[in-house]
Amino acid sequence: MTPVNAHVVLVGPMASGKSAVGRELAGLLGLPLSDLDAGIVARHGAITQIFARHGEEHFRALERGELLAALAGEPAVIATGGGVVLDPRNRADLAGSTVVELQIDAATAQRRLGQDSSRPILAGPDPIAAWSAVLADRAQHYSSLATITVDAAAGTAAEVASAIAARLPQNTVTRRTP
Ligand SMILES: Nc1ncnc2c1ncn2[C@@H]1O[C@H](COP(=O)(O)OP(=O)(O)OP(=O)(O)O)[C@@H](O)[C@H]1O
Ligand SMILES: O=C(O)C1=C[C@@H](O)[C@@H](O)[C@H](O)C1
Ligand SMILES: [Mg+2]
Repeated sequence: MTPVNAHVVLVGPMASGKSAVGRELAGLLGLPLSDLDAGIVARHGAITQIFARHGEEHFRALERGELLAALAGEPAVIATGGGVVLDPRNRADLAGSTVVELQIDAATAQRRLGQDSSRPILAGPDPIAAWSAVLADRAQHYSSLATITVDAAAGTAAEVASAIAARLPQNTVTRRTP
């Protein structure tokens, strides 16, 4: 029997559109969206507060818990947080899923991040320099996990989602024909 690709997992740097494109893609495929950051916020409160009160290590543990729960659940589009690839256990658990890397350039990130202060990893005087440094650290992980890579700076979130849907393996679980 052909193996089934249970989940479509979106990875990439902050502001690459994992949440926004994830929503569109889930709608296109008729699958639920599991947004790991949103799950953490719903259960544990704002990300800035989690970092401030308990530190990044605690946040990463919550993030791992959300990822494991999503992977164990029904087929879904999973919008990860940008740092999910830091934990080697997460990387091992993601291997085997359809993993879509969303790529954007720094100018696009700067435009999208605007005055948004909800990402503690970018706190400080120069958020876009921080964004670039963080991406440089993680880029290798995104690309080695990815089974599909898309330019997520070109087009609307809906257009990026359509471009992904067109490239999904034929055995991807969907409730609608993409
Ligand atoms: N293709 C797109 N075109 C225009 N705006 C976009 C696009 N994709 C995302 N955005 C906007 O950019 C901002 C960041 O997107 P989003 O929150 O989806 O990124 P993310 O990858 O989930 O970031 P994080 O890693 O912090 O969760 C949002 O305001 C979103 O609406
Ligand atoms: O790239 C990161 O490390 C992060 C990205 C966001 O999605 C959140 O998960 C959080 O702000 C940390
Ligand atoms: Mg997001």
